[in-house]
Amino acid sequence: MKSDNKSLFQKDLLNEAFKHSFVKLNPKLMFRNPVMFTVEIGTAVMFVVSLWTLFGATNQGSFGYNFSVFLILLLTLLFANFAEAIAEARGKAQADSLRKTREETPARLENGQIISSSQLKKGDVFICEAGDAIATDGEIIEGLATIDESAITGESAPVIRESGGDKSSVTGGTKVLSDKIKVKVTTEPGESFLDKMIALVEGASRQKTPNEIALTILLAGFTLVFIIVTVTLKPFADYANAPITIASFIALFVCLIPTTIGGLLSAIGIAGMDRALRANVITKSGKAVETAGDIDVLLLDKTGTITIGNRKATHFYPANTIDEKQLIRAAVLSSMSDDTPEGKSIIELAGVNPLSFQVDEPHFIQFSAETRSSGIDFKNTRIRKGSTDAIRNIVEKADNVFPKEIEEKVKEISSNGGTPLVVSENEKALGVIELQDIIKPGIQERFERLRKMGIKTVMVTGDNPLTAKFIAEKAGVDDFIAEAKPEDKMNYIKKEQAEGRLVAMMGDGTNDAPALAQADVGVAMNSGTQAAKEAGNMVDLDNDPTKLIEVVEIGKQLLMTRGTLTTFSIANDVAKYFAIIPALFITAIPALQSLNIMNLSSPQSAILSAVIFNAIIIPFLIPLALKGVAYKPIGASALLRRSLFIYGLGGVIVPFIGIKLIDIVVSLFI
Ligand SMILES: Nc1ncnc2c1ncn2[C@@H]1O[C@H](COP(=O)(O)OP(=O)(O)OP(=O)(O)O)[C@@H](O)[C@H]1O
Ligand SMILES: [K+]
Ligand SMILES: [Mg+2]
Repeated sequence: MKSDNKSLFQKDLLNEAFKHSFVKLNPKLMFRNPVMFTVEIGTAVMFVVSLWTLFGATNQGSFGYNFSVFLILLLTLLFANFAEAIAEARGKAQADSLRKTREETPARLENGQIISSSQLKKGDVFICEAGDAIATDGEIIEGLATIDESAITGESAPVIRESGGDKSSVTGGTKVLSDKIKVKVTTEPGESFLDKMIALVEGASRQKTPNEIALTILLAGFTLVFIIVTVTLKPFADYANAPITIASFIALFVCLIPTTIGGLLSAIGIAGMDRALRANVITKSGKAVETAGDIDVLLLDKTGTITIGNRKATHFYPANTIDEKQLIRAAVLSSMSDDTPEGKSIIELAGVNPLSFQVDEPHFIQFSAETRSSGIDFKNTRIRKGSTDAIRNIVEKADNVFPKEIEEKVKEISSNGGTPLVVSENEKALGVIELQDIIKPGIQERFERLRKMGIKTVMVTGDNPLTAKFIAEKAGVDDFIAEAKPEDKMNYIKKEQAEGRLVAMMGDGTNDAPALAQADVGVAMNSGTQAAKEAGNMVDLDNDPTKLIEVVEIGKQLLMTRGTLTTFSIANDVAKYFAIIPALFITAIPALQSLNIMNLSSPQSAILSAVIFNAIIIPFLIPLALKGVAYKPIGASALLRRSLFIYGLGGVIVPFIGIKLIDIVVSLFI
């Protein structure tokens, strides 16, 4: 589903959008856009006036002139509708390619029964083996498999997903390449994240974002002001004995109100969502994309986000008085029912079958990010493994000494970026297990780019400060927080928000969920746990922690495109004013000739040229609205200033030229 750089306007999309441009003329739909709705009313009035002149009215100009104004206004409406329709059609095409991954697939239940994917309900369990397509979104509850996710990510390298850790999610439409997994369904049919996104890009459930609503209100305000301006012209005109025709009134009004941005506004919003989807980011709302454009701080989880996340045990280091065998036994026993990648890798490294140890009535203590430890209790024996401070606490509480050599080993492992796990038996420290992880390649340059964009990156981890420092420096983040419990991550975000900053968070674990929910923009990895995916407002199908760069760029682009086109739209009024005002009064007040700087051929030609320009500027700007203003990381305000200058100045100059050229052509006909 990677962007295949299709041309902006494909033929079938054009046909579809063309049809919808007419459907959208329905006043009930038009009503949502106050600017274009008033144009529609003007169009209806011009239709009546045209008929009126056709049947003999003489004080409103010729039928041909009035009917031309009517047609041009109708065209203005159709152009605006077309902009929205083509944006929707492109989103729909994008969504269709995603929907293909949602086709009916057979699913095998635990009892061997085979049902269709559409019959799977939340909580059902199905089994997948090598060669099977995964029927729907779920979480692996047993096993490990290599999976081909190319159907959703476009990336052909297989990935490993396994039960237990933070990489247990599988997505419907992907394919199991090897091994066997048991999957628990996590969404009701038709309600998956992807389904919701499809509805969003298709425009069906698209809600206006707060920014869009604010701008719509502002534009409606402008419209109201110009209604008053136009209406109050009437007494002036009467006084000057220069009666103004209805066509001139409406033309002036339509030219002055911000039809350009009014017509392109929703296309800009839809195109932003569409761009996010092309970047393989699934968003729950348009608001999240916009907010991303203004982010100040990015929080990232360490394990699985900055690092690859399959922390593997690489060494056992017993304390001085302890036999290595005793340490390994304790390490294995404490990992017997530990489903995390860490736990599994310990058993693997030990190379011992845990069942070879005799334990009666074992009681297992599962790992939690709160306690930072896991273990087993059986008959007078209490074995724990966990972070150094967690185990030291246990040891020292029982008045035992925490051995110096362990302390030193822990330091050594940590300052090399490894994660030390200390093992204790009956509150005595036995030794250390070294876990190693790999920083994702290429991540430094990506953080550098974020820095250029003015975004501060902060790594938050449950790991110890030394390990955290090492990884933070290696990866090139600006700051780090170590030994963070889930609520610490959330509180850090709250603190930043209280200081007026907008915070984004990337994470994959269940322990990231509160922070993902609290963040202004919460991006969960698609490989992450269901809790993380539900808490955030975006999911990255590529599981790329630096994907925020693209999301921020898309957000900034969206905000800038809207800002610059609004500026352009309003700046256009200057030229239209100089075209129409002289045309209205020139016969009654010859002194106004000095305003006729464009030297247009006749009053009627001036008015027609202004309305024609006003209409065709919309399709001219559709490509810009869809593709967005080019973004460069030179700091948002500098960029905005620059583009406001270009589009503001352009907005003043372009219509002078455009209207003059159109006038030359129009004057050939009238
Ligand atoms: N299976 C486990 N059993 C016992 N202790 C563990 C286990 N897994 C991790 N730990 C310890 O608990 C600490 C906290 O784990 P947690 O998952 O909260 O953070 P993390 O994975 O180190 O970092 P991040 O927040 O970036 O994912 C780890 O640093 C490690 O010392
Ligand atoms: K206008
Ligand atoms: Mg973790």
